[in-house]
Parts: sequence; C-alpha cells; structure tokens
Amino acid sequence: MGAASSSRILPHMTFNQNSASVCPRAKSMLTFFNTSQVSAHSNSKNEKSSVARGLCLSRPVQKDLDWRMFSSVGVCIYPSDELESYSHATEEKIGVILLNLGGPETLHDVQPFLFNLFADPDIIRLPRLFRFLQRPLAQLISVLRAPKSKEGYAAIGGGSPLRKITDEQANAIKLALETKEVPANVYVAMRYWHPFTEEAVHQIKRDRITRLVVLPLYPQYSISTTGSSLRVLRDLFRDDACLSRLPVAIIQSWYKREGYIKSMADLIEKELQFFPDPEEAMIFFSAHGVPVSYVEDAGDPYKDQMEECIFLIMQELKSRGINNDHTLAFQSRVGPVEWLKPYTDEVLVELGKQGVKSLLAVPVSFVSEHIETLEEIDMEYKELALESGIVNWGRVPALNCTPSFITDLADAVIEALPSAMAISTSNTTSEEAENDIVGYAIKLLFGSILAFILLLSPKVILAFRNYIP
Ligand SMILES: C=CC1=C(C)c2cc3[nH]c(cc4nc(cc5[nH]c(cc1n2)c(C)c5CCC(=O)O)C(CCC(=O)O)=C4C)c(C)c3C=C
Ligand SMILES: [Fe+2]
Repeated sequence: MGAASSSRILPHMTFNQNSASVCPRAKSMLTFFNTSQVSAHSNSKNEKSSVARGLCLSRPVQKDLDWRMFSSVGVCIYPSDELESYSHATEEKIGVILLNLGGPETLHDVQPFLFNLFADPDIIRLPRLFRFLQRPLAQLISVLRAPKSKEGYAAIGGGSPLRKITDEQANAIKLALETKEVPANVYVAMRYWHPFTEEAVHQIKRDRITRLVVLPLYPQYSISTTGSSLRVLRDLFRDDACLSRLPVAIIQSWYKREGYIKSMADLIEKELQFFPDPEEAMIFFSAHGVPVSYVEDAGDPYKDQMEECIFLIMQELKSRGINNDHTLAFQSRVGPVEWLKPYTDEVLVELGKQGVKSLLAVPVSFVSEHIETLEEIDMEYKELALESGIVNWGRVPALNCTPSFITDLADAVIEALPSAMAISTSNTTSEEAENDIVGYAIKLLFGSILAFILLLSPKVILAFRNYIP
C-alpha cells in the first residue's frame, strides 16, 4: 500500500498556504466554514487552473456528490505525540490516494466482496425510506450472485488481478513523481475489498501527510465508481477534525487528458496491425454499463463523458491517418433494471449479421485488466462474436502500467497540487440533530410497513430472481 516515506521540502513549488494542514492543539474544534464562499472560490480557481493545464475537473450534477459539501463536527483524536509533530509540521509531505474498486483475491472472498458492493447505496440506489433494507438486500443478492461470479473468477485463475495491478500502478506513479522531483507517498484505497479506503486513510494520518491528491483510477466519472469512493472519503474526513483540515485536491475525471487519449490511441494502433486487413477492422469500444436511471434521473455524467472520450480517441487516430469504423456498446449489466444501451452482446450479434468480419474490442471504462476484460470480453464476447460470423477477433490490452499513461497520471497529480484546499467544516445544532432523529424514526416506521407489504408482492420476488444467473 503506502510507499516509502518522503519528507523533502519542495523549494521549487509554492502552494497556497491559506489552507494550512496544521491540526490545532485545541481539545475540541467546532469550526463553521462558509461553504458557499468555498464553492465560489474553488470553482473559479479550479476552472482557471484546469483550463490552463488541461486538467479535467468536471463537476457532478448532484449536490451530495460534491466534495465541497464536506462538513464536520469533531474532536482531534490524534494521540498527543502525533498531534505534537503534526502541529509543528514544517515540511510538505505529499500523498496521492488512488481510488479503485477492489476485487476478491480468492474464491472464498467472492460472496463477502459482492456483499460490500451491493451494500453500497451508490450501487443499489434505494429510496431514502428503504435504506434500512440495504444490508439485508445486499446479503440476499450477494448469496444469489456468488455462484456465477465465482465461475468467472475461477476462469481467470481464482481471483481478481486488481490489487496486484493497482499496487504496480501506485509504485509506477511514485517513481514517475520522483523522476519529476515531486516525492510523494502513493496509497491504494479500494472501495469493496482490501486495502479498503479506511486502511489507506489511516496510513495517510500515520504518515502525517500535509497535502493530498485524490486520483480515481476511473477515467470517466460515475456516481457508482468515483462518486461512491469520494463519498466514503468525505465521510472519513468529515468525522476527523484533523483530516478535515488537510489540503486536498480532487481529480474527478481525466478522460480528456492528452496523455491518456494518446496512450489509448497507441494501444489501438498497435493492435490493429495484427489484423490481416487492418483498415477493415471495426473498433469496438466496450464500456462498463450503469443503469439508465443514473444518467436520466440522478444526472450521472458517465455516458456523456464516455461518448466524448471515444470522440477524442477517434480524433487522435484520424490525425494519425487511421479512419476505421467504430462503435460504442455497454457491457456487464446486473439486475432487473434497464442499463445503458446498446448492450455489447446484442451489438456483437448485430454486427455479425451485418457482415462485419474483423473486430477489435477496446475496454474503455477501466485502466487495469480485471474480470470483465479477462473473462467477459476475452471468453464470453469472443465466443459470441465468432459464433455470430466475426472471423478475426482482437482485444486491446488495458493500460495497466503503460509508461506514457503513468507519466500522464503523474503530471495530473502535479498539476492538481496547487489547488489543494482544506475540507470545509460546519457544526450542526443540537436542535437540528434532534429533528433528524425524530424524522428518521418516523421514516423507519412507515418504511418498515411499506417494505413488508412490498416484499410479499410477487413482482418483487420475481425481480430478485434476475440477479441469479
Ligand atoms: C467504470 C467502471 C465500472 C462501473 C461504472 C461499474 C458499475 C457497476 N458495477 C456493478 C456490479 C458489479 N461490478 C462488478 C465488478 C466490477 N465492476 C467494475 C467496474 C465498474 N463497475 C470492475 C473493474 C469490476 C471487476 C473487479 C474485479 O474483481 O476484477 C461485479 C462483480 C463481478 C460480477 O459478478 O460480475 C458486480 C456484481 C453495478 C451494479 C454497477 C452500477 C450500478
Ligand atoms: Fe461493476
């Protein structure tokens, strides 16, 4: 996880010291911070700096997804020796936290991993009234889905390669930052399996990091991925007076970055050469799907960002004289609801019918090999494509530790550093807290009655069957 400690001062960098990371020695801290002021400030600042540096800091539509809405009531809980040195910190100690999904390392881990995933309210979005059902539902669905998932993980060697690859990426980013004379500790924070976000945050505190860059390993922003990890981070920071004062810069998405686009184009250009007739091959972008309601009801920018990303990759390829046909489809749907269309499996069959003979699959929503590239694309979709009449099949590897890509991520970190600012804090009055509790009790009561009625309905019972293979 955390790489070797770095404690050099960076004389060539000037940071905005208004948001100092010093944790005051005061026994308690109840700080009110004017969030609207912070928003206005951070907006103009981030937008200016992002335009100037090509950084993509797109803002999610929803208020509750926004890191700037952090609020905190808290007492500094560092042991006194830690507090002492934290408060006297004079040296800049940079941390980079990589946000990723995590995956089961053994077949034994599969069901508990699935439980963590389905227990996430950003993955199964229940109406507020039914939130108390989240964990029992997660238990039910994870048990029902585990046999199918286990088959998939068994087919790729008995576990997910995600931890190993993410650790390698973390080391590579650390090295790239060192080469650029920006020594930093790089931490891996997984959402659903080890090393969990909590573990990474704990290590960040122990290492007394003074400035933090949050870098999701998802090029495009989705409520279900980056949004979910940021929410967990926000909660951890909100509950900790010291962390809520740590200057943090968040890179929300980076699919527009030139280095990323060029690295993707390089991989595609290289893979096309393996086809007997490279110009004839269709470039088939396959992105992980999300339920339609995320985009249409919750304002998830994922689909728009994905389409723009593909446009930019194709533009880069055209500038290199590569003018192949291309298409985008969405894979890996789970559960009874409608997901983003077109679906990868249906498009493959359709392309076969249309007489497409050569096809290059390009996984585009994730930057490491994982179950959905190694099993779903390489095995299931390949078989379906060949059955459907496609003769020449290829697949672009995931970026993993491709040097040009890692260098670009290191650049993104360096560009984001100056915009780091402390998380805003606010206090809740005891009256507001009491109202919250009463409101919650009323909702719980009515929710339970409604849930009981609903759970007995045959329609709901049928819907859950759809999680089973
Ligand atoms: C950008 C990438 C991803 C999005 C968006 C995403 C949304 C999403 N996923 C599920 C359900 C499952 N995902 C699973 C595995 C999985 N998902 C992603 C990425 C995105 N998910 C990755 C990289 C992985 C693989 C991790 C690994 O172990 O290699 C799984 C488990 C596997 C399986 O049973 O198929 C589930 C389930 C939902 C419901 C969702 C959006 C709401
Ligand atoms: Fe997923």
